[in-house]
Amino acid sequence: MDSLIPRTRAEIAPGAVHVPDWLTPQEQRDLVQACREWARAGMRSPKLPSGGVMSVRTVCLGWHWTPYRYSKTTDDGSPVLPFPTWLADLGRRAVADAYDQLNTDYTPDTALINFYDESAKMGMHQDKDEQSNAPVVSLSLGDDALFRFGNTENRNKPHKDITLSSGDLFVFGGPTRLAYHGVLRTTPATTPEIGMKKGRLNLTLRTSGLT
Ligand SMILES: O=C(O)CCC(=O)C(=O)O
Ligand SMILES: [Fe+2]
Repeated sequence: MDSLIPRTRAEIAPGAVHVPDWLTPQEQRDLVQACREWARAGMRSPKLPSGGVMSVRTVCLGWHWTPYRYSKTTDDGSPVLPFPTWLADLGRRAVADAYDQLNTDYTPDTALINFYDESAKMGMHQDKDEQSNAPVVSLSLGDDALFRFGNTENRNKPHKDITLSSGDLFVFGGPTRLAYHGVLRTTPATTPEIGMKKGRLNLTLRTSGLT
């Protein structure tokens, strides 16, 4: 995204770090291609216990997430797709870079791949179905998203709104691991040339803490 505001690494809140343009264009293309393969397993809009349906379409790796629990099988009973070693390696590098560490023992074992069409968004929520307080790694591909990062108490202010563009990394852990966050909207026609025509993909890597 072209912006007058410099897009540099920023600690949005303690433990929450935004690293713009973390993925190279080639890494973004490779990830889009990987998402295409995973999507062949079927992307579904998760159903909420309230009866509502989420507007994103999702496929999971490692552990299948459906509001609000993880399981080893998908909603139709088929086994969840494996979580590849290379993705864990990418997650480890992400955490090390975001937190300026030489290395880390971060070992994510589940990923949610969310596709946003131009009308999709995600309400304010906590990622709290994991039995581990290891950080969440978020990678964005495609259209820009207006991402809201709030506080750990409730959905209200204080919160910060940032634009997550294609290639951006966002990591949240430590004191803000359970902060409320959501996606207010995406901006159509902002995707760079990375092998997807429209929409936004977001990958969140997590450590389930489950066995
Ligand atoms: O799409 C995003 O940037 C956030 C996704 C998210 O919060 C989630 O999948 O839990
Ligand atoms: Fe989330």
